[in-house]
Amino acid sequence: MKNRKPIVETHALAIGYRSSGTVRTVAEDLNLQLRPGSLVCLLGSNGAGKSTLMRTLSGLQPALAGEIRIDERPLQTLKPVELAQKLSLVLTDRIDAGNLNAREVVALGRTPYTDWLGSLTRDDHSKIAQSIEQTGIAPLLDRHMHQLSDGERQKVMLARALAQDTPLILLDEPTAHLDLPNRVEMMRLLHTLARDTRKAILLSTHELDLALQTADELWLMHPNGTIMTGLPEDLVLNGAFEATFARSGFAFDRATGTFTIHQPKNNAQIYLEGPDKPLFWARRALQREGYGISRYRDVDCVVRVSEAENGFMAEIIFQNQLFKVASVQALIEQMRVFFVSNGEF
Ligand SMILES: Nc1ncnc2c1ncn2[C@@H]1O[C@H](COP(=O)(O)OP(=O)(O)OP(=O)(O)O)[C@@H](O)[C@H]1O
Repeated sequence: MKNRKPIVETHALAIGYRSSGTVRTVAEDLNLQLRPGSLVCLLGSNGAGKSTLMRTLSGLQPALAGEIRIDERPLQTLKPVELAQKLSLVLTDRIDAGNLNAREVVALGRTPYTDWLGSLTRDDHSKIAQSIEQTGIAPLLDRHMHQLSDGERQKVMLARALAQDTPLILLDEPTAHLDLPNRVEMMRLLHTLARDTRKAILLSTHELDLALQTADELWLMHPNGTIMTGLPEDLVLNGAFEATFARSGFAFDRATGTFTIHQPKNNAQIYLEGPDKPLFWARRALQREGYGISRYRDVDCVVRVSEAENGFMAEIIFQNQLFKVASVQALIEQMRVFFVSNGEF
């Protein structure tokens, strides 16, 4: 992987804002590399600096210090049309597309390649058709941009970036306005694109779970202005992922790759065993109720879950007695009987 030449490379890059003599550094000493064929997700808390980095890499705002090289050339030496042939940018901000319809906006993606009259060649038309198909926006083409929902508009903007057909695509929160199936679809599309067309794709997102599943590499922006990069799995296992999102009140479970929202409210500990599916949902419901899930069997209560015709059943062993329940709700109610009457809640 490392022997592919990076399409973007930064050396000692500092990003941030200058205004009336004061400098606000958001992040510094960034040495980043983005390689063809990779989908990289940029993650960080609100205000960490994701948009600032995106805008700086795409030349929309100047770096405070250091260097950005795009395809081995310093960013500031690229003429606008050269930059537009190397890099496309999809922003989340509400765009002002005037009175253009979706078809015209997608066609604008070909501007860096057309003559001064803007005439489209057969190749341009084929790139446009391909990007429309990939993003599934055919039903929207004749509608004006201001008549589209946020999510629909976001897909049109992605189609425009795909029509621009650059080796590098930067997307600032491309899933922000999408519903779950469309978010999954978008991430899958971007992943496939990176793989099949050898594009380098960098996207910022708050979708930690989707990023963990789809990214070839994560860039984790820490509030202290540093960025850790690596394979998602390595960043989870070495604790960097957790450190980036550390907050009191919820914790990242490295074993399951999920955040534990509910902290145990009491000393009641339950040991769960059984097949993955019923185990997963029983654990989730018990944690929501504030029970601690133990890794050891020698606790107050052992629950053996299994799959049944209606989806779920469980045997509970509490104080050497056996109880049977046929739903997660019944399991929770039984727990209340045990632990509330025991004074543990
Ligand atoms: N124009 C500006 N001038 C000065 N500071 C700014 C400006 N825009 C943003 N900032 C500050 O820079 C920091 C990084 O902001 P940025 O928008 O890059 O964060 P982000 O990671 O994209 O956040 P979010 O997840 O909330 O979108 C924040 O502290 C923000 O207040």
